[in-house]
Amino acid sequence: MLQAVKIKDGVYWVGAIDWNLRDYHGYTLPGTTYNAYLVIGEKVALIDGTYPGHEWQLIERIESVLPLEKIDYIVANHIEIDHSGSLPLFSKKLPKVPIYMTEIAKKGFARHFDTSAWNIHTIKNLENLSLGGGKTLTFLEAPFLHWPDSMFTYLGEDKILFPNDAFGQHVASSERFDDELGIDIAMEHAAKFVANLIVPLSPKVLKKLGEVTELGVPIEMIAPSHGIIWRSHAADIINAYVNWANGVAKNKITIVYDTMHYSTGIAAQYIAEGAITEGVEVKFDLLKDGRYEGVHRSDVVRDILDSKAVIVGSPTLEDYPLPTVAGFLYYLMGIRPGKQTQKKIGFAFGSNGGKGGAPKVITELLEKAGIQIWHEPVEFTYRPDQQDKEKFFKLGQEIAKEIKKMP
Ligand SMILES: Cc1cc2nc3c(=O)[nH]c(=O)nc-3n(C[C@H](O)[C@H](O)[C@H](O)COP(=O)(O)O)c2cc1C
Repeated sequence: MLQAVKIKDGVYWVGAIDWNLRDYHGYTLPGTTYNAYLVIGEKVALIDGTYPGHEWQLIERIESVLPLEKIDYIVANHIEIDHSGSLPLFSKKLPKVPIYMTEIAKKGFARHFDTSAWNIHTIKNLENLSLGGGKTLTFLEAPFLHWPDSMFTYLGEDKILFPNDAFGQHVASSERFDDELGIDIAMEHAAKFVANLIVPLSPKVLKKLGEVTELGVPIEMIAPSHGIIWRSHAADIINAYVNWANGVAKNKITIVYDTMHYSTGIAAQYIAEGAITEGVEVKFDLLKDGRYEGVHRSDVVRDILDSKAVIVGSPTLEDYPLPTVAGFLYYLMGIRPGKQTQKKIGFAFGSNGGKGGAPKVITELLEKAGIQIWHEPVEFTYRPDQQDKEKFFKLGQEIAKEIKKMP
């Protein structure tokens, strides 16, 4: 039988581990977990659920603690099916049990499932639910963190925040806690999660964290809906979220490109070498496609998260950038990493067969992603000659000098 994991007296992790998942809506990951929690006072509440097909894990872990029928309340913090996929089954098995959710979630659920027989209770912001036995849940609306329906649940007596996707990480591991997995690994997974999913919400993250601070609720543990539970480093992950939301970055440059015959790759290497002579960190990301192992776009945006500069290269293919580069830039435009408080700079470059045009298109798309254009597009024909190489080396040096002056 699968086992629950006790995280505090009367509070258990009862989630599912999805060891095999390698791509989730275009985000590469080493598996993930769908965390659900059981809170036991005189009454029992189940917080969140799992992706469809993993209900059996949830049920076995719950039943390692108590029979399923003992559940008095279900809390649905978020409608996305990686957390709510178990609700159709649970609403059938426990038809009388009220399901707590936001008003917006109620509408969203009706677009996913037949909810006509569900016993839905819509919460008011900061509504309390006393389970007795020293366990009180408080519901906090958190619209757009990360969907319009999202809410956080707070267990006051134990100072545990259940913020659903916020503070989560996509990682499947035998460890359940930050100090078991290792803080550096946990932070890295959290950084990738933020870079891909949370950066566009940066202003909302700052506003919500400000509201939580104003409420004066102490948080000793953060139990998100994916990955490990922050029990030793709750303050560190909150602090990291504030920095990421503000766009705090290092003296680091991400060079991202694709190439057909490596002329653009040679230019990228000269830019990198020039920057390295100035002592800044360089990430050199050839985009993953059918030919090269390369770097997946979801890892490139992780590199960009704490970079002060983003340099993008592509040769021209039928007047436009390579589809890998164009696709990456559309992804970046959605994430808008340059629109945070602290800005990022960049420019575009690439090889051509005489006409060119790709770097100009890249420049326009970089601007849409909020990246401040530091230099006009740089193009050359076929292989870079000695003059081109010197130019790219110098551009690397100059942009490195520039970012060292930035806050
Ligand atoms: C299918 C194809 C289409 C191309 N279209 C253009 C084009 O529209 N304009 C242009 O200037 N060069 C064009 N080129 C030439 C490439 O941009 C040129 O060979 C460049 O040096 C390739 O850079 P790379 O070595 O970084 O791949 C094209 C090349 C290929 C193979």
